[in-house]
Amino acid sequence: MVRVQVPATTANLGPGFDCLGLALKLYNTVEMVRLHAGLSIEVHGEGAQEIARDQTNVVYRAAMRLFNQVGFAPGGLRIRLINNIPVARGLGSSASAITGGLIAANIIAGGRLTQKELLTLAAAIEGHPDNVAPALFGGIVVTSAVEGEVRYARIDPPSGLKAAVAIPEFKLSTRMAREVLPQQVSMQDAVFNLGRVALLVTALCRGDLGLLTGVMEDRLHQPYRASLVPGMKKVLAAARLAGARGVCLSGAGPTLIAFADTNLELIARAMKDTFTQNGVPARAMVLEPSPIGARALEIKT
Ligand SMILES: Nc1ncnc2c1ncn2[C@@H]1O[C@H](COP(=O)(O)OP(=O)(O)OP(=O)(O)O)[C@@H](O)[C@H]1O
Ligand SMILES: N[C@@H](CCO)C(=O)O
Repeated sequence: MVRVQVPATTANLGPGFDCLGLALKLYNTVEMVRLHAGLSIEVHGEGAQEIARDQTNVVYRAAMRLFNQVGFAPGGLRIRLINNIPVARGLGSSASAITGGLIAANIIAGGRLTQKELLTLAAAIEGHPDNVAPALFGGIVVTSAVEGEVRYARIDPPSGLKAAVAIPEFKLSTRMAREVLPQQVSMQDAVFNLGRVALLVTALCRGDLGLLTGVMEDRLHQPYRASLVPGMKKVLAAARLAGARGVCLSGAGPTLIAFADTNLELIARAMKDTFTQNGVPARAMVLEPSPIGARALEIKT
């Protein structure tokens, strides 16, 4: 039996579309047991009513991709999922499922893939690397496809940095939130994001929270997604007014996230209340960055 813990993640951090992500202290657990034959899947917590319990389950599919790649036949599998990460809300639930499935399967198969190979496989399954990288490595991770491989650099989260998240009750699949994006963007918008993402990464590397202010704005994805998240602009403005240093859509949404080092509870309440005033029931949480990524909590042979 292998038990793996995987953090939630928030991707993009505003201007870092598809290339920046941060792990959060909110964890799912994947337990995997090798059987002689068959498949049994149990799901507890978030998504228990809707997550597939057959061969289409994302954790199972990720595990089988790894077993096939390394040439290992597991026989059957029993999988138990204990979920704390809300599903299809922009907090990396699919990345946690993929990463948890891969890590557990890799341990069962004898640890044949390296961390780098796990990242390449996870990014191929997810379609982009910005959630799976921090899910694997923890902290903040910058990723980019360079010469055919996923290049990555990990940054320790600045001390004192915390996040207030407002999570609407409705779901928004990443697939749908990507369908509204344009095929082309203007040079002006590209340059707007380039400067901000460079400043944002510099601020995070230096732990300079003052430099975060204003540099989490985006013109490549958020303006197109605003129509999918009622009240988005007002909630982000309320978070800023309550003292947040940086605010943005979390991943593909609909969760909105605000970063600050003080007044987190106040910011979270302002965000939730503004969603409510705009007819969107939501819950709010204050989360710390998770410096650790996916890891095995228990291995029994
Ligand atoms: N714990 C889980 N176990 C198995 N499958 C899961 C689990 N959590 C999520 N999924 C799968 O991932 C899908 C949601 O993925 P999607 O990319 O749309 O949202 P997200 O990953 O929560 O958001 P984002 O990528 O914006 O952070 C679910 O519909 C389900 O198929
Ligand atoms: N970068 C991705 C993250 C969500 O999976 C997006 O914004 O579509």
